[in-house]
Amino acid sequence: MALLESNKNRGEVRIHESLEELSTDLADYIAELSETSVKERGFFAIALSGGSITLMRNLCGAPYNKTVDWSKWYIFWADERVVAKSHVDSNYKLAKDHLLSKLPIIPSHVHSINDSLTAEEAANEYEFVIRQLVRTRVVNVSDVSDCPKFDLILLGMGPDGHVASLIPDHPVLEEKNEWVTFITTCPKPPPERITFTLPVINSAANVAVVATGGGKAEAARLAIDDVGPECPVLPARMIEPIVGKLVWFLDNQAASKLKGFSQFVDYQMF
Ligand SMILES: O=C1O[C@H](COP(=O)(O)O)[C@@H](O)[C@H](O)[C@H]1O
Repeated sequence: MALLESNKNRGEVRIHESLEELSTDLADYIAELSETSVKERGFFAIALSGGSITLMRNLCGAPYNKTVDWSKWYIFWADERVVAKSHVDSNYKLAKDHLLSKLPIIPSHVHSINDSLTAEEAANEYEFVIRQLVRTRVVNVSDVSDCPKFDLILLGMGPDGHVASLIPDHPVLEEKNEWVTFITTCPKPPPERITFTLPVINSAANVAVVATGGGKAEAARLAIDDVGPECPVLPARMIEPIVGKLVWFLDNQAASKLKGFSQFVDYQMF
């Protein structure tokens, strides 16, 4: 793993030579954040996404099965597709199959979206659930915004630069009042989604974006590099934690168009 010096305010950029190396680093990073949160607050509130969740797989083995206090974990989703929980497109199902079914997390600490409701109803209900948990401080509250402060929000990034279900050029990017909202026109199927809004993501204590493969290289460049005012503003570029820390977990392919990547490759050869 190597650190690339990134454009100001674009966080820490970690580049990995293989998916195995990335998974190892990601598991270490999450385990450390969990330890700190549990020590400081007694809880670890983490919001997952689809796709990249499978790269958390190393958390299921040693040493984390012994070192992580799973009883203090509370699981949420930064976005969800409005489908049944048993559907192949469900982000909950992906997390359950690859992660949750292999970890001793307390079932009542897993807060998934109600799949029997419409997108709008499910978004409203999910926000209500989060509000209750903010009241009891299971989910922390931001000092600088009227939003929850998740200990970690883990995001993937699509080739178009979407994160969670915040898609480019969509009014959902303007949502300032809701914590959780919905869309019915996502170009990547399924079209109906619910999603955390930008103010919630940017109020988190930590935000990690995981992107792998050459198909994400241009989006990574536009999201991280200093590309100038003429360039399209991608949702991934709008991830700017107010006081929290942003970390990018990329593989070589996804990082290949970043400024400074060629020096990084030269460095790797010596
Ligand atoms: O549709 C979605 O896409 C993004 C990116 O997914 P990836 O498989 O390309 O990593 C994902 O983060 C989001 O949760 C999901 O609903």
